[in-house]
Amino acid sequence: MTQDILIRAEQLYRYYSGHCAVKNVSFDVRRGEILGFLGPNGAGKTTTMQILAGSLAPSSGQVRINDFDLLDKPKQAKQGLGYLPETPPLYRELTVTEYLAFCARLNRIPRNQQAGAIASAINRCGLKKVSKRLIGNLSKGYQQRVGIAQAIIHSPSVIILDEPTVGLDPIQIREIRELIRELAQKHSVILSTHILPEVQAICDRVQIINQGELVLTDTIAGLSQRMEATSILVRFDAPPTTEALMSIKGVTSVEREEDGRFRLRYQPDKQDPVEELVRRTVDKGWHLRELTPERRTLEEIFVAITQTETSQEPVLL
Ligand SMILES: Nc1ncnc2c1ncn2[C@@H]1O[C@H](COP(=O)(O)OP(=O)(O)OP(=O)(O)O)[C@@H](O)[C@H]1O
Repeated sequence: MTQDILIRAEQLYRYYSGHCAVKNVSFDVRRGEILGFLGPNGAGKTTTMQILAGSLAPSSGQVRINDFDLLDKPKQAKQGLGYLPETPPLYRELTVTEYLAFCARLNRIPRNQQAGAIASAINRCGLKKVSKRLIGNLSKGYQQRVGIAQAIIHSPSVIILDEPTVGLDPIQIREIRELIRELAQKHSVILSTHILPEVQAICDRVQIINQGELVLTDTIAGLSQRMEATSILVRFDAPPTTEALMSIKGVTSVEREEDGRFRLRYQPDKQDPVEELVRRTVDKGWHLRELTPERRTLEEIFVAITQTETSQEPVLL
């Protein structure tokens, strides 16, 4: 395992009384990256995160953190990892400082370094002005910050954040995303979420999980490429027949819209039909009025991938 790979998950499976929640999941987390773990509810994100964090044993498969096997060397492996579960493990009756002091002891931070670690976590998570308040009285956004503070208190190389913005208002969401970006300067981050724009806004790389299987791994740039146009909308003054449009090389389907426009679909990596369409328009006198490429949204890609029947092979669009 090279130094740049901080987590390596290999062929993870997890069964819940016969139901396979995680199927053959393998991936790496590299130094300095924010990896988005994206999937609909029930896809297996939390189960995978719990396995990585060592709080749930896989039915089979292996996790190495900083080159320590999570099963053989759990203490050393877990030292490299901070975990914010979907429901943060907060004690509402403790103040922020008291709670973080407890977490520092739990993470076996040497006694003479505990005060420094607590102060640093408080600072980095923007908790200074609420450090003496009871956690139960804080807003959901601040409680989430406390949850993140406990995940970074021992300076792990990787932080796992499971749905960190669920239940927050839009301003809190922006603040937590900003905090995650700041944290990523020092730690690698795995961000588990079902929110596509969140991945686009924060992550470098994305993995999509559906029904327990990874169905796509790509960079955010690669994902943007997948969003390139796969259809165009065209309007003519003297419209041709649908059949005439279908006969253009590269066109895979033609739909007539109610407003008289046509939607021509094509495969992005195959023949681009636009040049021939324009040539024919001129030759046949169709009088082209409008030609608009339609970009696929991330949502459409997500739906296309996750609605595909689960197959043995990763589905690449
Ligand atoms: N303790 C459990 N016992 C039985 N089935 C479980 C258990 N935990 C999860 N499952 C099932 O395993 C599958 C994956 O669940 P998981 O919580 O990992 O998904 P998820 O992607 O995190 O979804 P969500 O965002 O809704 O939590 C689901 O079908 C879920 O019902």
